Amino acid sequence: MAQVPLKNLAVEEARSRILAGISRLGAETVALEGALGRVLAAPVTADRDQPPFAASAMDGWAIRRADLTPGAHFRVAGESAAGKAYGGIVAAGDAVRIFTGAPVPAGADLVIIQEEAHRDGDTVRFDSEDDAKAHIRPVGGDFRAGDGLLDSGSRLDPWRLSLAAAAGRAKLEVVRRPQIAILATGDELVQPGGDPGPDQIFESGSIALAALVETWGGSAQRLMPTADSAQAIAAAVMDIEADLIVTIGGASVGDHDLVKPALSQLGLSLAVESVAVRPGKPTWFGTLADGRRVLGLPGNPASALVCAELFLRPLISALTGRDPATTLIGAHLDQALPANGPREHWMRANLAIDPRGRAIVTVFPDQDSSLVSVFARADALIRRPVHAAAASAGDLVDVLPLARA
Ligand SMILES: Nc1nc2c(c(=O)[nH]1)N[C@H]1C(S)=C(S)[C@@H](COP(=O)(O)OP(=O)(O)OC[C@H]3O[C@@H](n4cnc5c(N)ncnc54)[C@H](O)[C@@H]3O)O[C@H]1N2
Ligand code: MOO
Repeated sequence: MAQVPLKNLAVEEARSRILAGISRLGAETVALEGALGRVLAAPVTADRDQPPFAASAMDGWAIRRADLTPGAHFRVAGESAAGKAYGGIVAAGDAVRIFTGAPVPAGADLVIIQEEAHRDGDTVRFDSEDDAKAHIRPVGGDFRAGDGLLDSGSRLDPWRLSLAAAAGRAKLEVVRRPQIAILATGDELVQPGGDPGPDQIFESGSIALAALVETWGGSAQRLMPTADSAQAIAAAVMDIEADLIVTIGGASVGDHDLVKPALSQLGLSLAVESVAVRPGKPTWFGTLADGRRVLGLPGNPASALVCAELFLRPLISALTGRDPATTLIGAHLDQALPANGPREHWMRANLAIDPRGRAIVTVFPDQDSSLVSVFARADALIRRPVHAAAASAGDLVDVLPLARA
């Protein structure tokens, strides 16, 4: 039987292999207060009109428009405040004092703002013409009972939470948060705050990945980094309970790149062995004998973070029932770029808007995949397709904006 090639896969091919067989996780009910960032597992539908009554848009007086003749005096009949409606019906010649958000009393069809009113004891007269704006918000002007307000699959942000609250929901049905376990590997890694030897560095990959996972709607679990030992890596992975395991480092071909060999002890079956992408070529993906899925990211920090954008973010989207497509925008190059080689290149860059309103990207001169400092300053990635021709300043390129605080 011919072996399916798993090495050097195009980014799109790798992505579709990684997403094959991923389905949405189950649902749970959470309190509105705890629902920020969660993904709805069921639509939110209105069961009441909003506003539930015709409401005044201004502070003023509610009257019948037909009564508004020049110089007419109205009888002050009562008051309608927000939460304290006027119980009566506005009769001919009546004016009811009314405030913003209060129910417009039956019989009234016009609210005159108080700046145009002159009260004298129990009477009031108005400067307004009879074509004055009504200042009345109709019943259901925001939404009507039965309206679909939020779709299943939408992610709850502050504005959507406000809409759910306006519809009276105290609880929401949301997709269970994907549990993502993150395991850094390498003898050289020391936890920040630790005491590194002269041949060691501080571990910086997992903190960023964990933060990205949380930003993208997952729940991250950072494990203690393991040494470059197949036994230690297999032992660490053995006990992980998660929807996805992400390893960092040990993905390449060196004698100490042991993650894949270690996990072959746990029955690792690869769907992706490497990807034609720069940075991040050693990225791999597979399934353990017990069905747990593992995404292997390269150790170089920029490689890990670029490939997290390209593969981990879509995985979290698919696990939460959202569209896993990566959304790119067009932007103009600030400088010329050379032709690209055989790997799709995602270049760290800055995105800005010029005085004419055009999106402009500026590429960092040093694209080495080890540079944490460059990634910390980047707010966009430029996509250079495989074998793209040389580009000139001003050319339009595809850009992935990075969510930066
Ligand atoms: N002969 C070849 N050598 C390499 C190839 C190749 O094709 N042939 N590929 C290169 C590419 S591309 C990459 S990317 C790197 C990635 O390799 P690994 O995934 O095996 O990563 P490591 O060797 O473990 O580490 C690389 C680099 O990153 C540092 N690192 C690792 N983990 C972390 C972490 N959690 N936080 C901060 N820094 C980390 C590590 O110290 C190394 O400096 O391989 C090339 N080699
Ligand atoms: O692809 Mo590696 O990620 O060049 O550095």
